[in-house]
Amino acid sequence: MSLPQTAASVSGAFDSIPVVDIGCVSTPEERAALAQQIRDACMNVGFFYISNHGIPQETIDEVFSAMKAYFSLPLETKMKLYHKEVANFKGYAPVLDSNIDPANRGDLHESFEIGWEELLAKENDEKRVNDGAMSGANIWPLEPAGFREACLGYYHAAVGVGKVLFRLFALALDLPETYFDDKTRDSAANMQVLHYPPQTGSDDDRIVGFGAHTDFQCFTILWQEPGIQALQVLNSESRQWINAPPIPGTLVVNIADQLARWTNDVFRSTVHRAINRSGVRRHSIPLFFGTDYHVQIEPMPSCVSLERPPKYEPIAAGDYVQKRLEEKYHQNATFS
Ligand SMILES: O=C(O)CCC(=O)C(=O)O
Ligand SMILES: [Fe+2]
Repeated sequence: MSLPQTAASVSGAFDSIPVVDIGCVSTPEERAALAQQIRDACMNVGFFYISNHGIPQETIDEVFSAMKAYFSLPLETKMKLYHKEVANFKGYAPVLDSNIDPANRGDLHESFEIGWEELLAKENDEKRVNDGAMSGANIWPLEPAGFREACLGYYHAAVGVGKVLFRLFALALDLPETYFDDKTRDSAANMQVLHYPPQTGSDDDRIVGFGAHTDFQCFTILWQEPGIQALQVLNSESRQWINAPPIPGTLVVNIADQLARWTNDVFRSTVHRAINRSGVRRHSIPLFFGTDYHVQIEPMPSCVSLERPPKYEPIAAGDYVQKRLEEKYHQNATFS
């Protein structure tokens, strides 16, 4: 069956999120079997967990303790790097600064955002220069000590996982394995460390940790703090929220809007939200992974048919992301 034919036969109904072991990729047969599992997950759910992702536990532990220390600093200290006073959305965003779902009244989380940067600073960092409007130096807080190294250590490991995933997505789309390689040389890859204070007040559904939304880039790789349920994924058939609890040793991967556009919605970019009613603080780390700035995103021929004509106009990847980011931060919270 062609991709559009298969897409027409799936419903978007699911009651759990599949776990895919990406550790076994040495032979072409193993990669083909894995690609099949990923294709099923992307067409049915738009979300899957990956196990055996290869990021050392130590790297995760370091960023987790650094972000906890950072978010424990006084608000005035964190506001010195307020992202609206820094180019390109880098830096700190306080609680209720964003409001991703226009029906809501503010997102109950704070964040710190970074983009590409070599661990050992380079004088002429070409990657950054080539990054167009998504470039711009990161800014770093003076404390806690080691925050930059811990964040970048995890960032580079997660970018490596993103490169592996792009190859698996190519196979899952019946494309040559290297299809995305020359489109992801200076990939957009923005990472946020997030802190969700416990939500203990009234059950006002218009204030949640992270309102219902889809992500903007090609896909997101998410680390969640162990033991705390917050992330929920929408089953578009039954309109029910399905919990996506942290599973030890895994990361969550979700398809985002650019890859949905590129695949003419053969891969689903699924609505999700986060609500922290655990009674304790919760942390997570999304890495939003995309392509080089000037890559044209338009429905690829293998995902188009007479019955499934192209649903989207071509657009440069970077322009699209820029537009979506501006929308996100201009729909400011009106919390009273
Ligand atoms: O914190 C989470 O579990 C989800 C975060 C998220 O959806 C996002 O940052 O786009
Ligand atoms: Fe998201």
